[in-house]
Amino acid sequence: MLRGTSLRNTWREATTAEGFLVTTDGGQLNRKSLRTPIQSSMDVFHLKIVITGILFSIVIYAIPWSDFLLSTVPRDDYVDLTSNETLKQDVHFVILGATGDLALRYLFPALFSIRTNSTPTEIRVTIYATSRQAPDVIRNSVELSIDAAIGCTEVVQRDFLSFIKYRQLRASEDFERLCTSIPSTDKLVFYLSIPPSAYANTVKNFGLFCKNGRREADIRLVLEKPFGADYSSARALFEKLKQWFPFERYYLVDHYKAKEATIAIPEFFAKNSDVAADFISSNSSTIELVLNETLGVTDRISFYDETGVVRDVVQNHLMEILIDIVSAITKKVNSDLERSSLITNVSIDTVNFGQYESYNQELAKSAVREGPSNTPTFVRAEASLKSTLLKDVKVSFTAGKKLSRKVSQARLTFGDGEVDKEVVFHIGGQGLNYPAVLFRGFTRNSVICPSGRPLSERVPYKALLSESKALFQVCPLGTTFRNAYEAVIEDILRWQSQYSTDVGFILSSWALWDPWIKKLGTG
Ligand SMILES: O=P(O)(O)OC[C@H]1O[C@@H](O)[C@H](O)[C@@H](O)[C@@H]1O
Repeated sequence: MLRGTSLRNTWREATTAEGFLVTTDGGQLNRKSLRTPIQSSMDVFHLKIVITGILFSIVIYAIPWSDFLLSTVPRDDYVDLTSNETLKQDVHFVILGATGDLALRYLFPALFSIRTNSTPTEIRVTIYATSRQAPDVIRNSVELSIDAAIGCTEVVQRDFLSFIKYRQLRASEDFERLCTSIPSTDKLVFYLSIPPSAYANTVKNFGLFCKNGRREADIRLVLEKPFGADYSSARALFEKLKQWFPFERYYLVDHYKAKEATIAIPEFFAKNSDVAADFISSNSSTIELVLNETLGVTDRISFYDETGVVRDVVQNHLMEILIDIVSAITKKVNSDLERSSLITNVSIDTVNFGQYESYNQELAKSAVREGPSNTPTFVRAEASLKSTLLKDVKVSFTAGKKLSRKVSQARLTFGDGEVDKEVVFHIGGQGLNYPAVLFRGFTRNSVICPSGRPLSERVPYKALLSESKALFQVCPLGTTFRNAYEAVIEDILRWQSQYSTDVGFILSSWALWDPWIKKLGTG
């Protein structure tokens, strides 16, 4: 457990009394791996920051050195690398549900990594960890999770933890107290890491107590999927949310949009229009989407039992990837098509559900509900994509918990009958321990990698639904998988919306999956 006073160093004093700073640096963050032995690099890190500060002080603002190094940066004196007016503000990042699985497993480690690995410039962030529980309980959970999730020295962890403010948010007065304590000229992010059933009421409290005297454009509300439980509940939810804030204020997270291999999809097909053209003209094209996991759902069984595999990962993550692929492949043919309208070209033909063996025993132990549940933890669906832009494409969705291998991938197969071609977006999991685009069946060097990355040697790889291993050429997209929430949070802090999905997409996707979810009568 970590206790003690915060780390004192020149950087802290030079930058902020209570927040941490995040670079926007033209969108490029300067990062190291999360597990770098950070303490040994801290001196270099601080030195870099001090040098950056000194250079900017001299060149841009001519702030005296002593001022820059010893005092808090005055609000008008941010080092602005982007000349973007909207970034010159403090951001207060309020996490609701700070003791929940998402916050502890993903959000705090992501914030820690951003704090530790980026060069501070102009966005100053204050983190609030809030929940319905007492501040001490929240602090305890956050400290334990940081301890477990992050492999670095106590001193670095302590430094990060000292940036977090703990608040209980239960009654309306708590919301009012929090919002009135935050300067009305600062930006506010509310990250609702809470069950979707609590969204409407929580947003109402923000609407009532946090808008006063504040520009609405300085508020963002971040919500996580699943948005509703089906088409009509999603519509009803959006109607309620709209009563308090316009849709532009909502950031609808789908963290699979921020995975390295998902991000690479549009660029890959833009750079390799011959590959897209081959796919379009092929008589036997398939797209297989897989999100298989080895973990069960014991820790979040009350959420999962109401949700099930389709609402959890298919209606959102796998659908986003499918539509990204189709839209990237057909971009040349028709660049104006809305993503949501592409969903109307998909029809689902058959669906098989399954449940892992020990699921009902786990449910019984958790006392979430009585009697056996038929919530599916596994799905395999066959679908087809019929569009005037493409020849018919067979699509399959496979996803499940407690399976033998963890892998997230999108695999395309196509060809003219003689040479089979294959492109795999390796999004996460086993088989390759870094994100990549893999392909075979193309002449050497005819394919260009995204982001100017070099093509690596051929590697043996077995795509999940293929029969055997084959040799693939590889475009590596990094050396390890990053926590996608880092990219999501950076996007939010820069007031951008790259990884936010949209209402039209969500509703069209619900409309597609609704009949199948209803057939089973449960999640
Ligand atoms: O592949 P990742 O990034 O670990 O994400 C998978 C997770 O994605 C989440 O959206 C689902 O709710 C989880 O059930 C799932 O485990």
